[in-house]
Amino acid sequence: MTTPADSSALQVRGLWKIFGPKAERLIGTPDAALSRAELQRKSGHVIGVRDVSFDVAPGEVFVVMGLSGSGKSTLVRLLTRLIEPTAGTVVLDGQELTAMDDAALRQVRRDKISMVFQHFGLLPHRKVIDNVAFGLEIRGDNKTNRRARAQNMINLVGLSGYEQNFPDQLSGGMQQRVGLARALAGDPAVLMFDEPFSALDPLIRRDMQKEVIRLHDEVGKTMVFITHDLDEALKLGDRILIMRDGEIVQIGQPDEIIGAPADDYVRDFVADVNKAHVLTLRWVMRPPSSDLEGVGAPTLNQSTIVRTAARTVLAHQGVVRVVDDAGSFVGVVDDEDILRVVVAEQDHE
Ligand SMILES: Nc1ncnc2c1ncn2[C@@H]1O[C@H](COP(=O)(O)OP(=O)(O)OP(=O)(O)O)[C@@H](O)[C@H]1O
Repeated sequence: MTTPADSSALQVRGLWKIFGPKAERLIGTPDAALSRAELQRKSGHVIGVRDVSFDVAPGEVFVVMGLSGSGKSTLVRLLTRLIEPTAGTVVLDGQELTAMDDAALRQVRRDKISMVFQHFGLLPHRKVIDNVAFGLEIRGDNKTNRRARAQNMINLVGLSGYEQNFPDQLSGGMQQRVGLARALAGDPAVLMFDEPFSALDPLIRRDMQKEVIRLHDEVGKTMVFITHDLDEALKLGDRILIMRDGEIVQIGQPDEIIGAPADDYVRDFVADVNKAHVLTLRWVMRPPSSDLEGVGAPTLNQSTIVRTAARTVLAHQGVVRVVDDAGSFVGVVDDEDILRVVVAEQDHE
């Protein structure tokens, strides 16, 4: 899925970050093509992000995933220019961040970008409502407006009744909800999440993932979400960018990552995923033998997740017809196609 550049919420082109004294001079030289380890050995420079390009569509949830050291934090800092790129451009909501002076950059950060971090970054001496309203205050909104907006956001994240509490009176999950409310309050063009749930215990983490999905359904914001957790990436991402050693290994929708891993690295990564929960019919269907195969049988869209399709397919004798978004007949599936995915999972367990 590519997006026309001029309608992107975020457009990244040829972005590099090399740490070290002569970083700029390395761009375009053969040394820049060395592996991270080789370059470090040769000159002490460390490649944080190497030649990364992608577009994020308005309203998309774009997940950046990779193991520790793969360059996720460096990338997210480059996207807001918290660190300076060695080369490349970042265009956010039509404005080129990489060409801005400091004043313009501060304004864009204030008006167009909200961040949610692992350590919630709440102000301990301010009540919940004043934490949520903080960005609006900085921006100069009047008190009545910012209070009303903050209250709406508090209601939206399910914290009504806690407006007058201080952060340390709330659990970790609740504090992160305050972080979400604060991020949404400024109505940013892009919300950036940097491993926001890594410090939460697994059950709360699951709740918060659901909360992000729910909030996204409600407010439809563009989101860039950094995580090292594949399950989290598959749950949240419309598309996922997988990084290794500062480079893009693959960008794809969750079912593409699982159905067609780009290389052995991604294949190993996704080996333990419950495929029936992610794969869609387009990965398991067969081409029809004729236009008439399965005439009269139930019809499912090719983007139906296998687990969801299982009930219909298994309840029907013979093949079920699969269609694309335009309604064209593109394939058939039967019990065996479904069971192959589901049983493989059971063998795995
Ligand atoms: N200021 C710096 N100076 C030198 N090297 C750096 C600097 N910041 C990051 N690096 C290196 O860049 C690479 C990418 O680091 P980065 O922190 O972006 O990875 P990450 O995927 O976010 O990892 P983690 O999940 O552990 O934070 C690493 O090899 C790291 O050591």
